[in-house]
Amino acid sequence: MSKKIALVTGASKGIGFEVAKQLGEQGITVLVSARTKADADSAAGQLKELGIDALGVELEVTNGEHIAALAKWIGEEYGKLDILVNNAGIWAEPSKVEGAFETTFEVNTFAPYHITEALLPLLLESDAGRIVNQSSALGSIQFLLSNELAQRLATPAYAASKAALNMLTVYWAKKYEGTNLKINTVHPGLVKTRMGGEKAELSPEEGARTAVQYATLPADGPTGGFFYMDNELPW
Ligand SMILES: NC(=O)c1ccc[n+]([C@@H]2O[C@H](COP(=O)([O-])OP(=O)(O)OC[C@H]3O[C@@H](n4cnc5c(N)ncnc54)[C@H](O)[C@@H]3O)[C@@H](O)[C@H]2O)c1
Ligand SMILES: O=C(O)C(=O)C[C@H](O)[C@H](O)CO
Repeated sequence: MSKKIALVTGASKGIGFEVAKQLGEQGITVLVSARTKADADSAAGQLKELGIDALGVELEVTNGEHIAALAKWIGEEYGKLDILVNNAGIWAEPSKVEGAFETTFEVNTFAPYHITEALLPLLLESDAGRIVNQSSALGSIQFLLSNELAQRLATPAYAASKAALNMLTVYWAKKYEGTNLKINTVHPGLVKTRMGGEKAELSPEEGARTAVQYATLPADGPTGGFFYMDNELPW
């Protein structure tokens, strides 16, 4: 069996870096992507020092040329992709930053759409293709309706961008039902990162575990679900 290849977006720090590390520790080759080649190479270098087969690749997720060039290169180099983790995301306050609503959708929703569409042909070449979208409990409509903390935390742009990402997940899961592909959306928990802040309960290592679990699902695992660890979340 050929070695598994995974691509993680926004992998130079935070949860994404830990997802790349934990996939690499399972013997998977990880394409560590970041906005700039320098950031990607620096993160891949740290993983290589741990004995992980890591390679830095440039992917500003909103850049269509980067997406096309990367898809072409992965096709030529490996002929397939086994795992895609759409992890890159931003939190911006539309009330504070001009254009934040649009930018949030560009990074959190439109980018995973274009990246996934570009890579789907290569994921279908895998015997066990897995796509994980790094969403949030704040993208759960039912959670927002029922939970005061969620109502206080969520910004309209962030919550709506993640709800839309969840919808894309369901769309792809239905479209590719009956193939080897499994496509799920996950909440990482509240994680101590630049986005999550110092007071968040989980370490990045703990926050990466849900994405890694759904990126390495066995053949009888679920598709088209929304999860936090082993728990299914309400849409
Ligand atoms: N931290 C939390 O508590 C939490 C909770 C729920 C969901 N999430 C989600 O988890 C994911 C990772 O967040 P994190 O907490 O590690 O945040 P973070 O800010 O530490 O990391 C985000 C990563 O995305 C990258 N990124 C942002 N815009 C990009 C772009 N245009 N192109 C390429 N890369 C880009 C950043 O460079 C960074 O590597 C996000 O999608 C976030 O919405 C985080
Ligand atoms: O739950 C999420 O999706 C979050 O990203 C939580 C935020 O990081 C936190 O509320 C930022 O203030």
